[in-house]
Amino acid sequence: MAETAPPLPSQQSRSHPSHMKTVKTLSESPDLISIPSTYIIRPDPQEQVISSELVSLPVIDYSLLVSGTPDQRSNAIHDLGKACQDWGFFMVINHGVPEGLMRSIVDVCKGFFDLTEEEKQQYEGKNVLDPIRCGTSFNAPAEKVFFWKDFLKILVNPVFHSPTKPEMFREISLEYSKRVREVARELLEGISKSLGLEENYIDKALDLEEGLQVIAANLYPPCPQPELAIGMPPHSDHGLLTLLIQNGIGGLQIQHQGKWVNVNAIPISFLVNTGDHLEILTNGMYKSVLHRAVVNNKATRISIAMAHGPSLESVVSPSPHLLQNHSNRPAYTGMKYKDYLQFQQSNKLEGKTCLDRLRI
Ligand SMILES: O=C(O)CCC(=O)C(=O)O
Ligand SMILES: [Fe+2]
Repeated sequence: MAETAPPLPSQQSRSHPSHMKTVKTLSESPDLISIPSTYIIRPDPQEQVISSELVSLPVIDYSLLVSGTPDQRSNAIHDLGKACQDWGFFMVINHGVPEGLMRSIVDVCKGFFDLTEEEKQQYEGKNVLDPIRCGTSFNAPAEKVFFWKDFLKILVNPVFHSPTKPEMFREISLEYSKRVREVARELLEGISKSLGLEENYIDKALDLEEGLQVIAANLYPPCPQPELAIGMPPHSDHGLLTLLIQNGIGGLQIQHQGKWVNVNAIPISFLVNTGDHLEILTNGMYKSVLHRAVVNNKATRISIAMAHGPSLESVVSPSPHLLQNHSNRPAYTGMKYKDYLQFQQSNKLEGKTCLDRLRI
């Protein structure tokens, strides 16, 4: 990973203090007993949410995948393929990323959100490909209803970026990014094999050495009316795999067979979901999973989602090898990853509407 000099503060944003209030600031106002109407969603009264104790979420033992006996490895690859096909979601245990590093990345991201509004203002970017960007909701100008979250997004590969504050952010995020990227690439090797392809097929086809890796830190402050607000609405992620951790507070739900399932995370595991570009590449065999984040009225939740995608210049279309092996026609048109990102981020975050535009 190449490193860059820290970005210079933007003079322009400093002279424009009229930015939108963060949810953190809003939730800290002592007289907040109900949420502003701009945050109210209309929940579906028919909707069922299933506790994850009632279903068994797939678990992948990473140590068996990378250093098990040949039998253990092939079982792990089989389980990985099944998790991608049936769920688009799995938890990864025994991944080797130190627990202390996972705690540290959560701590420094919290430290970033705790900076003063003035300190954060220089990073109030607008474009999805701005190297460092913080803000509130998702894409506030395109939204009628705002989401109960603040965010920080940083591009960390192929070029590494970091804010200059808080202290140690750069060192910790650099180390965390490298370690998680290694895990993601190994998982993608297993996924390639589960599809009957060479293990480095996805790595080569989508140029993962130059692959886009983004840290998305989400802050969900306590919400006085959690049932009326949403931290993040139902959506699928762009890219291939997202590896998420949280500060011990739950809130992630995934959709499975038309119902929402609460994810009760195994401590120190990665919560992994498949993205739109894996769906395109596999011609729909491994579909990206719909997920959302709900909020609570007790504690601040922090989640750190690390998204891994193709290189920005890769044009992603259904793999010719898979089409041939399964005698299928392509079900999606190809699109450059960079263009897909611009397209998704300039629209409202809503289900899989972006991917739907590529279906043939
Ligand atoms: O906070 C969560 O659990 C979900 C976050 C998420 O889906 C995202 O950042 O794309
Ligand atoms: Fe997501």
